[in-house]
Order: sequence, then C-alpha cells, then structure tokens
Amino acid sequence: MSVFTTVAIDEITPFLHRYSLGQLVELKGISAGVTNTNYFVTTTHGKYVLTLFETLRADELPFYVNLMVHLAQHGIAVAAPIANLQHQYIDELNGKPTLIVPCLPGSVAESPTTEQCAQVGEMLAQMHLAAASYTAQMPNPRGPHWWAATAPTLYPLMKPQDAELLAAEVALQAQHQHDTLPTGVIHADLFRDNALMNGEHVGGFIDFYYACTDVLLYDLAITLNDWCVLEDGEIDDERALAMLTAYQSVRPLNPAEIQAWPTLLRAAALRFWVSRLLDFYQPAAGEMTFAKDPSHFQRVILRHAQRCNFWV
Ligand SMILES: Nc1ncnc2c1ncn2[C@@H]1O[C@H](COP(=O)(O)OP(=O)(O)OP(=O)(O)O)[C@@H](O)[C@H]1O
Ligand SMILES: N[C@@H](CCO)C(=O)O
Repeated sequence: MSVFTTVAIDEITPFLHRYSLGQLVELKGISAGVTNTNYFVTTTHGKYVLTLFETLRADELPFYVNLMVHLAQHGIAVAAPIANLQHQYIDELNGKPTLIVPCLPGSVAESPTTEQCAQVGEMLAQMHLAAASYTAQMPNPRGPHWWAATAPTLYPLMKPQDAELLAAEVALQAQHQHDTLPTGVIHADLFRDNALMNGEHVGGFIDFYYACTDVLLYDLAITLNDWCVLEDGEIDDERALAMLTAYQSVRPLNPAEIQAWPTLLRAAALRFWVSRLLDFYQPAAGEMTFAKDPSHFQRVILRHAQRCNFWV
C-alpha cells in the first residue's frame, strides 16, 4: 500500500480550490510506491497525481521540484509540476507537503523490450544535456562516502563470506577516483519502476527524489543495471547494447568514460547492494519499506567482475 496519509473528499475539495484544475470528479489512492502517499485526482480538467511527502520536508523539495520544472521546459518526458494560485509548486495538505503533476501516459515495463531500453537510454542522455543549464547543486547523499561509512555497520550482520565480498568491493571502489569524468544532475534511481513506458516510448521519468549532482555515466550504469539485467544477475547483452548505443547517439562517451565504465557498473551495483542491505538489516523506524533482495546486486557485481571487458 502507499496511502500512508489518507485524504477525504471534504479535504481535497478546498485544497483543489487553491488551483486552476476544475472540480473534483474522482479521488483514488495509488497502491504502488513505498515512500510517499500518492493519489490519482481526476477533475473536470483532466487527471493528475497528488503526492503527499512522508519524509522530505517542504524546505528540502525545491531542488527536486524545480529540476522537474526545468526538465519539462526542455521537452524531457517528466511530469511538469503544477503551480497553485499563489504560483507555488509546493502546497500542504493534512500536515504534509504536497505536489500536483499531470498523470503521465504509460505503465511500468517489468520485462522491457530492446527498443524500450534504447528509448530510455536516449531520453536519459537528453535529460543529462537538458540538465546542464540547471544551476542548483545537490551532493549525492548515497555516494562513495556513504557506502564506505555504511558497509562496516553491516559486516557483523552478514554471512562472513558475503561481508568479505562487500569489503573487497568497497576497497576496490576506493582505488578509483572519477573526478575527471563529466558531471551534472543525475536521476540516480532510474529503475524500471521509475519510468512509465507508453508502448515503446518513454511516457515519463518519475520519482526524482534521489536526483543529485554526480558523474553522468554513473547514472547510465544505475539505469542499465536494472533495465538490462536478468533476475539471476546476468546481463542481457542485446538490451545493454541498445541502451548504450542510444545514449551515445545523443551524448557520446569520451575515452576516460569508456575506461571507467566497468568500475562504474560495479559502483552502481554496490550502491544498491548496500542500500538494500541497510533496508533489510536496519529498517529506519517508521519507514514502511518492502525490503528488496540485496543479494541480487551482489550477483550483478559478480557478473560484472567476470566480464570486466563489458565494453561500450
Ligand atoms: N505522473 C504520474 N503519472 C502517472 N502515474 C504516476 C505518476 N507519478 C506516480 N505515478 C504512479 O504512482 C506510483 C508510485 O509513484 P512513486 O514510485 O513515485 O512512489 P513513491 O512512494 O513516491 O516512490 P518510491 O516507491 O520509489 O519510493 C507509480 O508506480 C505510478 O504508478
Ligand atoms: N530503486 C531502489 C529502491 C528505491 O531507491 C532499489 O531497487 O533498491
């Protein structure tokens, strides 16, 4: 379930009067999602998604919300935030900060096609280019400092041989600096469930709340590790090549990026191995997360390690 804060008809009606969105027709809770409360709000003007933020505070939201506005202005497939009559994107309902965006076409692609992977790769590269003129910065809260500090808290909870592998992977990443690679705003969590696919096309990228300033190629590695990897951690070469080729048709990689690619694929898998381990062993109090399988990303790392020649 993902309605943590319920909204009644007599609460949404005065809320909607603060916007130019017409009269309420239907209000329906959205079952997907694990962090925030989301509702489909149908009005006489159209269909929208209302998010009530359960953990982020209103003062933490502008970086993400203004980024969505910026990307939408550049034609990237994202839901463009809708301003209220005070020209504010962030409002409040039932004590939670809120955002309204249009309902995007499409649905989550659990088994993406090669063409869908290509379309996502191309849109991701377009997004990186469009975000170059977005001036706000956000350090990555889940970068190398975070995993290096977090992993040791997990070792005592893990099977010794898994802890050894994790420690070795953290040590390997510590040997690599990526300071010279192109950086910019990245989505940082563009898994299949954070994109709506409209047939072969991208209906929209959603859930920008891990977006930050980091290495652009790392974003592609995160995306490829989910869209082009099978359940057993094996890489689907056809899908991976389609995504890489389409990305490079918009933003070709430079030689330093090509050299860093195998390490970044492992870094991207390490980040989610650690966050899933953390969710599994130390779920934050009051957070309603369904712990996803951490060992999946352990297998992804092993596959990448076996195929260190996995090239662009
Ligand atoms: N703009 C949109 N248009 C259509 N559907 C949307 C839109 N935004 C969100 N959704 C639907 O709401 C669901 C939940 O959204 P989302 O994944 O952002 O949830 P969350 O709890 O905020 O984030 P997460 O689960 O990643 O922590 C999505 O799977 C999608 O079905
Ligand atoms: N996409 C993440 C969860 C949200 O950050 C994962 O699958 O582990």
